[in-house]
Amino acid sequence: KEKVEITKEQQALMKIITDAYNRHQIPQDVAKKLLQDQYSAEENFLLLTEMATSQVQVLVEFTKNIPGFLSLDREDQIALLKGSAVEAMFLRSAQVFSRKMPSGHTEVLEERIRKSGISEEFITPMFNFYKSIGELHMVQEEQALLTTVTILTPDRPYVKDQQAVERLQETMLDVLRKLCVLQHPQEPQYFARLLGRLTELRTLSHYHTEMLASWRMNDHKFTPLLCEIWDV
Ligand SMILES: Cc1cc(OCc2c(-c3c(Cl)cncc3Cl)noc2C(C)C)ccc1-c1ccc2c(C(=O)O)cn(C)c2c1
Repeated sequence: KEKVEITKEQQALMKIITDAYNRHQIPQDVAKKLLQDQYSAEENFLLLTEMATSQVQVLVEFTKNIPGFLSLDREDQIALLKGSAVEAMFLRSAQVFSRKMPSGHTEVLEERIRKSGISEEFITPMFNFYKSIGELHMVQEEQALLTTVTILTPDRPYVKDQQAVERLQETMLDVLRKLCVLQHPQEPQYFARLLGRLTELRTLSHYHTEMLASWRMNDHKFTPLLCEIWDV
């Protein structure tokens, strides 16, 4: 039985990333709005847009705390953020559902997503993904590292120095692999299951492009930040 051990440096790396992941959350006043305003499709879309905008800001702040990220080429930093934003946000919103937010928030959030002009063909895979993430019962370190691995995907469009990104991602994958073995000793395939979710995320990201197109067709407006990061 191979002895898996997380080194001191890896421990430190994991702490930096997990603290950053927990520190950068959607502000309570934005999350609280979920419970207040009305339930029209218009109102839901506006609320979700506000949350997505806030989530992108949170994501940018989190990414700056990933050791080594700021040493990457500046344009590559932007390319990584643009290329991974939707996936990181799906991961985050999935974790919100599996974490069971304060009383009723989860149901309200689900209701608003289901009634925001997203067609059924995208709602089903989205909530299947939420369920599959929930079933993993990830600890917060795994959630933070999985998000980091997603952001550090080398083959995003327009990334120039893919090797530099690959080196960073491999460092994170090594910690995540060890953590999975230590956290889920009875499930040797757990790490492979986690990485399987990243494949599901790519599919969701393609659906998301179509979701955006259909919202635009119905003349829905996005915020400048979302327009920039999603090229809408
Ligand atoms: C739950 C959601 C949705 C969201 O985006 C909403 C959207 C999406 C879309 C969709 Cl529906 C589902 N998943 C990912 C995308 Cl990105 N696609 O377009 C839009 C807008 C522009 C209409 C953005 C952010 C959150 C979100 C994330 C974290 C938290 C959180 C916490 O961390 O504690 C507490 N609350 C209330 C959160 C809400």
